[in-house]
Formats: sequence, C-alpha cells, structure tokens
Amino acid sequence: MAENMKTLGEFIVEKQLDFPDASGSLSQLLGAIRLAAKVVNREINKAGLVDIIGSAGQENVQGEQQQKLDIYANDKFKAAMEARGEVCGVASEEEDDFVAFNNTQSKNGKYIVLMDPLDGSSNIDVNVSVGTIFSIYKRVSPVGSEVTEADFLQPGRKQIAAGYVIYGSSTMLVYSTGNGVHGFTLDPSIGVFCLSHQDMKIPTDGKIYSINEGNYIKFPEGVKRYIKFCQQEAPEQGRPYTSRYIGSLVSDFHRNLLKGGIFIYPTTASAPKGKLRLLYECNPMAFLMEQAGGKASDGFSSILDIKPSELHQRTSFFVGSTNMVNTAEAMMADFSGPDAETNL
Ligand SMILES: O=P(O)(O)OC[C@H]1O[C@](O)(COP(=O)(O)O)[C@@H](O)[C@@H]1O
Repeated sequence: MAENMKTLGEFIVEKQLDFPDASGSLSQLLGAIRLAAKVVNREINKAGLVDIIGSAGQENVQGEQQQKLDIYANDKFKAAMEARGEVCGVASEEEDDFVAFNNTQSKNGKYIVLMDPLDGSSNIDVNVSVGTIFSIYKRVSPVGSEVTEADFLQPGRKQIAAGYVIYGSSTMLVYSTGNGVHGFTLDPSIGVFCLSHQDMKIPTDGKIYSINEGNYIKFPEGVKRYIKFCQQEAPEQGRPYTSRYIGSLVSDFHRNLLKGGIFIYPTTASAPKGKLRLLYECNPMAFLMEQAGGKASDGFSSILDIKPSELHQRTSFFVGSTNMVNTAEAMMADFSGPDAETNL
C-alpha cells in the first residue's frame, strides 16, 4: 500500500512544513522518542533471554515495585531526550521529582516531557503487550532559566503533542501534534516506523467495555449501573457488549481506538482518587482520544481541563467512543454525583 512507503521521519518533516515558522525542534524531539522506542522494543523482544525480566528490587515514589524494564525504558527515553537539547526537563512515573537537564543546550530547550516509560508493568513477565506513554508541553518558565514544577503542572489542554508506543504483536508508535492521530508500524526487517494508520478516528459507538471487574464491589454506584447496562440484553442496541481487559492501559486504549469501545478505571474504595496518573497516563491518552473524535473524562468532566496540583496525582478515567462515555457519565451523574441520593 502506497502510504506504507512513508516513514515516520518523513511524515514528521512533511507535517513541519505545514508551519512555515516551525523551528524543527519538535521534530527533533519526536525523533528522539522514535529512537528510544526502537531501543526499548529491542530489549522487550528478547526479554525472556536476557536478565531484564522481573523486579528491580526497589519501589518508585508511588510505592510500586519497579520492574527492571521500567528502569531500562526510563533511562533510554531520558538519555535520548537529553541528547537532543530540545527538552529542558522530564517528569516520569519512575522518578520521584522532575529531572532538569543541565547541559547548556538543554537549558535552552523550550519543551518539557512527561512520560510513563513502561506502561502495563504487571504484564511484562507474562509476554502480554505493554507500552510507553508521552506528553509534550512548551515550558512556561523563560528559556534558559531554571525549570520549575509549574512547567509540568499544566492542564492537559495545553499539550503540544502526545502519543504512545505499543510493544505488541507488532510495535506501533501513535501520536498527535493536534492535527489528527497517526499510527506507524515498526518494520523490524529495516528498523523503520512506516505509516500504517493515517488520521485514526474512533467510532462514535462501540460494543466493547473494558474495566477490571475484579474490583466490582468497590466501584461507585454509577459504574456498577453502567456495567449492568453493558451486560443487558438489548439486541437492537447491540447489547450485551463484549468485555475485554488486557490490564495495560496502552493496549486496552489502542484496541478501543481501532474498534470503538470504552475503557474505565474508576475510583474504588481502595483507590479513592483512582489508580491512573493524570499527567503521564490520562492527559496524553485524553489528548489523543479527543483528536480521534472520542471523549475522555473523570466521570463528570473533561480530563484535559483538570488543573494539576501534583506530579503523580491520580484520577478516575472514562475514555473512548463519545456515545459510550456520555452514557457512563449520565449514570455517574444519576448515581454517584451530588444528587445521587434522590436516585438510589
Ligand atoms: O491491575 P489493575 O488494577 O487492573 O491496573 C491495570 C492498570 O494499571 C496500569 O498497569 C498502570 O500502569 P503502570 O504499569 O505503568 O504502573 C495500566 O497500564 C493498567 O490499565
């Protein structure tokens, strides 16, 4: 197919030409992510053969056991971005605090990056697809000055670009700079990402719901009602829907993006603020989903309008086909919102 004969590098440059005053620094940054993705992909593909599986024997700031691949991916993406000079600092799931790059070039970098270097860690050792998630902003502090926490605590709507890499049956890089969502598949025989999914759009309706039902009893009433709605017999509306849950956000998101569907990670009794992290999991996925014609909320309002207050803050996450998210939100409003009492 003709479009396959276009590489990610060529596509990035082509898109840059749409902006005559573009400096090329975002293209450079995307190039860094492309390189790090290939290096991490190589390690993941041979994970069972080299000493990179299993725990690294230490915890991250969120008290989660860090996997060796978490640290490996974190180091590779950080190194690739520091080497380019376009990025003045990064924040990562695997770093307690943000990391400012102090080499002269980076100090003059105008971008900051937030990332989940290895998403779906619980699936690494069992050969189930995992991913990398990234979110890019322009810094708010003056170029050349010290990077500040304010550079990272920007609402998702301010993102310049976002994307993910999925290390699955094939490896893909999917990203958006605010002009549609485009997917590139890595051709391992030539080591190049080739355009395979241009201008991805999610169907407004789907037949897949994705949630860890193992937590059912701890879910808010609105979510319990929505799950029942998905499971009810209503053939004229295509219900019951199918339940699919991989347990890697990137993989569950990617499937729904292609087929239509909804992914929900709500608050639970044991995670009253939700589990997923706003800045480097939910904001980038919400940016992509809105660019693909879908919707992303915390069950009540848009994820992209949340004003962050902490680097590793968590949120509940409802993302996918617009009609499905609208229905779930309506049930949250009725049964878990401020007027829930009157409806129960
Ligand atoms: O095992 P649970 O509670 O269903 O959580 C699965 C979710 O947690 C995550 O694994 C969190 O991500 P990390 O692996 O990066 O910590 C998501 O990818 C996934 O959607």
